[in-house]
Amino acid sequence: MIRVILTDIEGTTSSISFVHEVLFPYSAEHMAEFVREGAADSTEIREQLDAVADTSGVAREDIDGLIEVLDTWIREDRKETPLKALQGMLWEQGYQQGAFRGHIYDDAAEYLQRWHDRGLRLFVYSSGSVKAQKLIFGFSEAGDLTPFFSGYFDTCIGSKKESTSYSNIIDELGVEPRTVLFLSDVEAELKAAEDAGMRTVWLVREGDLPVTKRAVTTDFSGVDRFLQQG
Ligand SMILES: CSCCC(=O)C(=O)COP(=O)(O)O
Ligand SMILES: [Mg+2]
Repeated sequence: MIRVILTDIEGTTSSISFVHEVLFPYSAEHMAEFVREGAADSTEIREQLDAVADTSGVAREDIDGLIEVLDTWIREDRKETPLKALQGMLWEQGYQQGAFRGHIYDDAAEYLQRWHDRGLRLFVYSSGSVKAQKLIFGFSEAGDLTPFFSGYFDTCIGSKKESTSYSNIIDELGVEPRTVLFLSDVEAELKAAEDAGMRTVWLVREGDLPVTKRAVTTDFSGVDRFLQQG
């Protein structure tokens, strides 16, 4: 029986276009200024810049070089942990200033509430940092959805395409793998979760449903039917 739902964000609870056409451009536009100001007077930002330097091979004091690396990583949609941490800090400004609100599909908002009220425990696993996850749900178009969640995981626990990451999550939660249902739009992530023993449902938000042996659906009402079937 499923007791825990672990959900991806981009392409699952929220549209890919919101992330790629609102969040990523905002971070691309403001990253250079944010980094230049923060490099001198914020330990939090300095730590992430040092991690960018260590990953890329660019010298720690070469701020222009580090900004270039970050710009490239944003363009290439790289899931590098320090980029994701810096984006989360930057998006906080955007949400707080009302530049945007987090996109959540109506069905996702509705069923997150229903599942929470039914006693299921809800967790997030996204490449976006934990801060970014709390922001998209906290400042969502449907209001503050954070009370529904029991916890958040990001790439600090490992890559979403590695089964060890899902095993680490299972260990942290202290549950049986088969009691966890992972939701994602990316088949490689579903495969990794299944290799760790989790059950999965594939969300295909746009276009035709693929021919597959996996449980697949267009929205969270389909996930709910899967839950009811046990
Ligand atoms: C937390 S909203 C921003 C999402 C993000 O930065 C990202 O890279 C999307 O990753 P996901 O694992 O949610 O597909
Ligand atoms: Mg996704």
